[in-house]
Amino acid sequence: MKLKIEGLKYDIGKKKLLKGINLEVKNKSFVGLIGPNGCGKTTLLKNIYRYVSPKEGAVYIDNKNIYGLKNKELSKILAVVMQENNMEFDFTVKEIVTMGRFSSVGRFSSIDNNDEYLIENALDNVGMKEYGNRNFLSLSGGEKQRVMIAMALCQNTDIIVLDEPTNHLDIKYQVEIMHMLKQLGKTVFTTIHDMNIASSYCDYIYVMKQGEIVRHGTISEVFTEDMFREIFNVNAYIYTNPYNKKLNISYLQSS
Ligand SMILES: Nc1ncnc2c1ncn2[C@@H]1O[C@H](COP(=O)(O)OP(=O)(O)OP(=O)(O)O)[C@@H](O)[C@H]1O
Repeated sequence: MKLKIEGLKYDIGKKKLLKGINLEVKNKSFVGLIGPNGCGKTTLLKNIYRYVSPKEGAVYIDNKNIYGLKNKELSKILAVVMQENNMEFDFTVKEIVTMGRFSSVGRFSSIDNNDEYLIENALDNVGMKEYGNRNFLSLSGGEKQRVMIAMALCQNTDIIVLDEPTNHLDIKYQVEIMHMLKQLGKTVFTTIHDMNIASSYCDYIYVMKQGEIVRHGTISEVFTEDMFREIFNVNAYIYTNPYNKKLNISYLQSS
């Protein structure tokens, strides 16, 4: 399934946070959204998962405007991993991941073997299989993040939208989780701050600045020293990693 955003505008009071965003995430592609702090990345994702509604414009999934879909219809095709998980409730890890199945089984239905399989598989995919009975509140930041990713995986949707999925993760899990997400072969749209992670996994990149998409293209088209200077105000040294042939970026003190 493909995700398409057309002319999306969003204001808070007089502040224009999104100034007419157009972008497309093609079926089964892995697309990154980068940009400086406060440029509007999370706000854009909030419009995609309907936490807020745009002032103008629309979000389409396979040409269907998502604002016309019922919650249940949307949760069968789009899963979300938010940046902050302020889950205060006292649930076990397995109970939280099981919530990902509510979209298809209904809140009060019993879960069947297929649901059980998806739950176990999702926990396994994020390295949390042994944590099923642990209380969510007792987990570390990175463990909580992995559980939230498992909950989204468990929804078994075609599209996953993530806000900084590697936030809180140590380097082993940064690599493992990104690799796993890539291997799923789903349509993925994710914000990323780590440019080397973006370079390793993204098929396509959108660059946002002050509520606008200012550049987009493949990694080699977008990741230039000029872009890092203009958008992030840093001097970057970019080279090709001889092992995986991906671009690597080092940062130098800005002049
Ligand atoms: N409820 C709100 N009221 C006023 N301003 C807000 C509100 N929510 C967000 N903003 C502002 O909107 C701007 C965009 O915020 P957003 O969280 O989308 O940025 P971001 O690109 O995701 O940033 P980061 O990289 O730091 O996560 C910021 O300046 C933020 O302070």
